[in-house]
Amino acid sequence: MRKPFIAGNWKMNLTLDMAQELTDKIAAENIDFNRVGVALIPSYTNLYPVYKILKSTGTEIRLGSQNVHFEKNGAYTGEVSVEMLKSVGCTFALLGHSERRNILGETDELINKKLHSCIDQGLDAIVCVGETLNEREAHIHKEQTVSQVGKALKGIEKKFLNNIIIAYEPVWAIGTGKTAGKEDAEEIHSAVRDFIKSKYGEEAASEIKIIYGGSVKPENIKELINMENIDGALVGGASLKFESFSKIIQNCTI
Ligand SMILES: O=C[C@H](O)COP(=O)(O)O
Repeated sequence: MRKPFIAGNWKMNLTLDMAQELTDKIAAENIDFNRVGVALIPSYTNLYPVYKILKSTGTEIRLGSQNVHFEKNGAYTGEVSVEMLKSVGCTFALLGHSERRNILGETDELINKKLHSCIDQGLDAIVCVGETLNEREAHIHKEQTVSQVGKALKGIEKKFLNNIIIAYEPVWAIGTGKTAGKEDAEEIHSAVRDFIKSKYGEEAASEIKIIYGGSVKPENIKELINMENIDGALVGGASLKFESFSKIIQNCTI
């Protein structure tokens, strides 16, 4: 049985005050962490202040970054390393978000390098994959998504799979109010799990978490999470408001 996991990706939103206020409220929530895992993914500037609040309250809410550089250190102006992220309390990094793939030109090869860097240096990762509208309309959404998973995981050994979560995010459903229907999402999650099974075996496939992202709200989390292969959500817009994010966590029941 895979415990559901809800991660709030704040993207390029929230100033320091706003991030602290939202974290205070979420950290004060009475969340049953035996039932659901929760994580916050603030901007780089808000990581350490958010970490301090999480640490002072003793909550089990995890902290992740929205990106990372693949090199350990050096002349990479504007970039942040795995070691830096760990030093401000991050336990994972988000890799290959569609906004980074499509707006900033991140390639599958780059995402694979970042994943290796995270694994080598002891940082977990959420690897994002998903098709564009054109790919869905061309009926290659399944192949495209599975291919992204394969390229991201190239060279990753089976023993590290429990440090990785896959997030399926159909690009056309992000921030648009459109959600992939639960059956549409399940079709892709199931295909990704089959791929993991073919590459790493049955046990790895049954253990890896595959979460869904794309206009997740308090109203649709329950039907999504009740699908066999959907293990949680990567929430964007609805994670910026305490009321909607806490309701998503509450409604995340199987
Ligand atoms: O990282 C989160 C996803 O991009 C989904 O964003 P959204 O919930 O605003 O559609």
